[in-house]
Amino acid sequence: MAGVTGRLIRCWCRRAVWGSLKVPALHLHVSKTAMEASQEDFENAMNQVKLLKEDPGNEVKLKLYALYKQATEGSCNTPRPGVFDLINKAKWEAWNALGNLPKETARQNYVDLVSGLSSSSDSSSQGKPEADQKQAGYKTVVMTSEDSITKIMLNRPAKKNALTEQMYQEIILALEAASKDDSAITVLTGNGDYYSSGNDLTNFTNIPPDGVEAKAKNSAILLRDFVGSFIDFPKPLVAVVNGPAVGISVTILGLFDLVYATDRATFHTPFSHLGQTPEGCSSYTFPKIMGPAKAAEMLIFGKKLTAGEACAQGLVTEVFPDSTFQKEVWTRLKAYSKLPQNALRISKQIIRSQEKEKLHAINAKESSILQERWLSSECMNAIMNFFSQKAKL
Ligand SMILES: CCCCC/C=C/C(=O)SCCNC(=O)CCNC(=O)[C@H](O)C(C)(C)COP(=O)(O)OP(=O)(O)OC[C@H]1O[C@@H](n2cnc3c(N)ncnc32)[C@H](O)[C@@H]1OP(=O)(O)O
Repeated sequence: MAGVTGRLIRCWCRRAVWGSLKVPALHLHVSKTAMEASQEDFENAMNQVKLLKEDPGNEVKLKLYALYKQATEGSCNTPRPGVFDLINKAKWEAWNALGNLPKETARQNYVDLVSGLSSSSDSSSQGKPEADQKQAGYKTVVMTSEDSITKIMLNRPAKKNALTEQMYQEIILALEAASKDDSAITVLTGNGDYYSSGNDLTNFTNIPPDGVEAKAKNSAILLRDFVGSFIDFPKPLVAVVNGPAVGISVTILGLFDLVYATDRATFHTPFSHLGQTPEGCSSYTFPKIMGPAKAAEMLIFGKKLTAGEACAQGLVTEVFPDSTFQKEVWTRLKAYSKLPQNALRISKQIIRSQEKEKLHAINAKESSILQERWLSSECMNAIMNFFSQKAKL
């Protein structure tokens, strides 16, 4: 029974979830008489959508859908789809949220939204070969070196530093480069008010032609490689947690040597809420760090910890007042970076070597369990819910 249900769910996911959230312009047509002055712009915008080089993600597609419907049909007056009709419910909610927005305004907003998407799509693919882009630098992180400290800063502040696939790849590359440079210490931090909101949930909405199973498999490989690069990192690794942290950005903290946090930071692993399971070796490191009961409260039940609580439980090394956080932390790190480099590195490696193989085995197991979880209806529904809630705003 479970097997049949699983197959039905997978089939439903492939056809209903990923298949039907197409950008409206791709499968709807506008009646010429419905448009007035900006008819031409509107039609051009619909054509531009077809030419986008990057999938804009379900959230944007829902916005486009809603604006299209409002522009062409006016306010939503169709019945709300049933509770299990997730896709049509999300679309209906996005449209309904536009209320009495005039058709002309909706048309203009559609044109503006597409114009923004087109320019960011153009600027993100300026025709350079991939190898050149890597050499030219990183797009989602900023890597700098000063005072024998290499800093890797997550740089998507508008999206709370949610981790895209490109970002995972760039962090892997940045860690590899940092492991070979002449710095003593490597720091991971975030730009803006968040440290990181964890995995970018749109990662699961861009399904390649080979289907959802292939997507889950590739994501599990990416996850294993990403976590593996933290397990193997040979120098002292410090997290400067400048704000709230969610999901994988919390779990990998168990693999850092120091975790300094602002008192504004929170630590949240809502895996069960998302139909997912722990990763980042946290199924092993968290019980070891904070004891099984506290680890269960975080990893199974999704309890969010304050910085003070995370420090009391051993996940965070020290908490600083937000007003002096950067100054105090960097002063401390600069002093540490003057210590003899080889001693720092060898000490780190002795500690890690005690359980490196075990950590790799745990990482592989967690990644393979998640590969299955990502195909579950629990997980799909949770991700759809996140985006349909957003579409209501
Ligand atoms: C392939 C390897 C997979 C590894 C497995 C990893 C698992 C995890 O990490 S599980 C954790 C996943 N993360 C989440 O569930 C967090 C989702 N985000 C939120 O709950 C909220 O956005 C928030 C609490 C982090 C912040 O809320 P708020 O202050 O209200 O800000 P907004 O929600 O308006 O966010 C601004 C902007 O950023 C987008 N965004 C934020 N986080 C994510 C995310 N994780 N994925 C995708 N998008 C995210 C949000 O949608 C807003 O976008 P716009 O509406 O376009 O401005």
